[in-house]
Amino acid sequence: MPQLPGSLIEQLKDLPHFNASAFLAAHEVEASPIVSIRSNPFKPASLPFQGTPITWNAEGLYLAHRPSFTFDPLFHAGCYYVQEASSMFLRQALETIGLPAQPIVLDLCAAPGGKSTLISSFLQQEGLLVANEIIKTRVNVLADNLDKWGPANTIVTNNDPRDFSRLPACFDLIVADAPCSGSGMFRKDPAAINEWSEDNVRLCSQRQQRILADVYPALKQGGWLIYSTCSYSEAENEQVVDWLMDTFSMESIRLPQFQGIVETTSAKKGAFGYRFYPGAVPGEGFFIACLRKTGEENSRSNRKQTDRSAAGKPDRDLLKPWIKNEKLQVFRFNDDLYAFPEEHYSLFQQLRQSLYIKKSGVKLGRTAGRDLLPDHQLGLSLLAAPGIPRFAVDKETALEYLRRNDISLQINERGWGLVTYDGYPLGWVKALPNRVNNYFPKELRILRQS
Ligand SMILES: C[S@@+](CC[C@H](N)C(=O)[O-])C[C@H]1O[C@@H](n2cnc3c(N)ncnc32)[C@H](O)[C@@H]1O
Repeated sequence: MPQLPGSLIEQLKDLPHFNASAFLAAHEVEASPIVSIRSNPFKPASLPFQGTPITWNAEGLYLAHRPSFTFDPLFHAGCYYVQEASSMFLRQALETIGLPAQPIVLDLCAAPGGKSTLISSFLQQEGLLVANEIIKTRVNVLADNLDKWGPANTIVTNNDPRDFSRLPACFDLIVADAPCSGSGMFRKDPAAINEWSEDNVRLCSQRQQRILADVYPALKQGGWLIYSTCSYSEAENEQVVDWLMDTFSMESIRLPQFQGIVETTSAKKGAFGYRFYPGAVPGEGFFIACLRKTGEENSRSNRKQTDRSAAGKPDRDLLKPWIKNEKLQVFRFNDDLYAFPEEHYSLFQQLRQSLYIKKSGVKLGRTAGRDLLPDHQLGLSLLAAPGIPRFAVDKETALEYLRRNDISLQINERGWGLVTYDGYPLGWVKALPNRVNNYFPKELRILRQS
């Protein structure tokens, strides 16, 4: 492990409750890193791990060692997400603030989807989650992770934070897990130590302020902003919170306290922040603060959109055997059919005017005449109809399926069905008289043999 930057340690030594020797000891050896997962409440499988509960998130579990997630079919079914334990504290902020019914939530810096899947679990299929990622090459992994998670009340967008200023007073909650200098990840990624510099901390702090200023108008009056980083630097944490409270009308929200997590108050405004130091908590470095907007923002009039894409009766009839009868708006885009929660469909149409949308609800499939070619998203969603044939397979067959190899199934049915492992769908197959076609997406297949 390279030596930690001296100037960073000097700055930390002045902060209250920073235990330098425990912190340095935690960084001294390349100890086997802490591995933690968060289970998916929508797919409550019995997971093949022994673990210890994470105190601040009931869905989180520390694992005794790192298993091979790639070769666990339940990982591919979306039954859990591998997430760093400190980040799971976001759950405490969500529980504290008391969102209104049917909340509209933006996760602004969302890829690869750790916070988004956590928020999705918290929402329990109510409200709407917009998960945004600015970097195009990172959007697919975000969308894939949310497809696996299952709920339909999700949109994935690929926009710059400034694009959200076109949506004044739109969101009840904005989560900004900002890009940062990354000191909190030194233990997991020692190479980052040599890349750290005070100049970069300064640049990150300026970028964080720019991101927050850009997105601020999109927050409703009375709405909440949760700001987090994986940096230890005050310039990226408490000082950004001070800047927010200096620049905008916001108040600080206090969160529950847990052993080892350091509650700080910012120098200027006395705003609460929560610091996670390795050596003090079983997790990596993390900072989180929660604020509430007290200033006013005029929302744009709710312009009624003329909907030219809502699916007609023939499409709805076609879909009957495929989707559960829930409150869904089905719409068509070219040859593809999608399902979206009815309650938020008009907001979705507004968002569509302003944002580049990568995933909208659940893609059901492509129509070909009077047939549907079902999409992988439908297979992994919570919408797939119970009447769809399900083919339960053992672990070995599941892995062959996930490699996109040919599999054989002892079945009499013909046509489309879902391959399941421990009751959870992995994807589609089409059973023909003498073979089974594997429709697992090529780009998601397991490439390794062991
Ligand atoms: C800390 S990571 C997010 C991790 C994610 N929230 C999670 O829990 O899985 C920060 C994200 O911000 C994105 N990002 C980088 N520059 C940005 C910018 N100028 N504005 C908004 N997001 C940016 C990065 O691509 C990255 O995905």
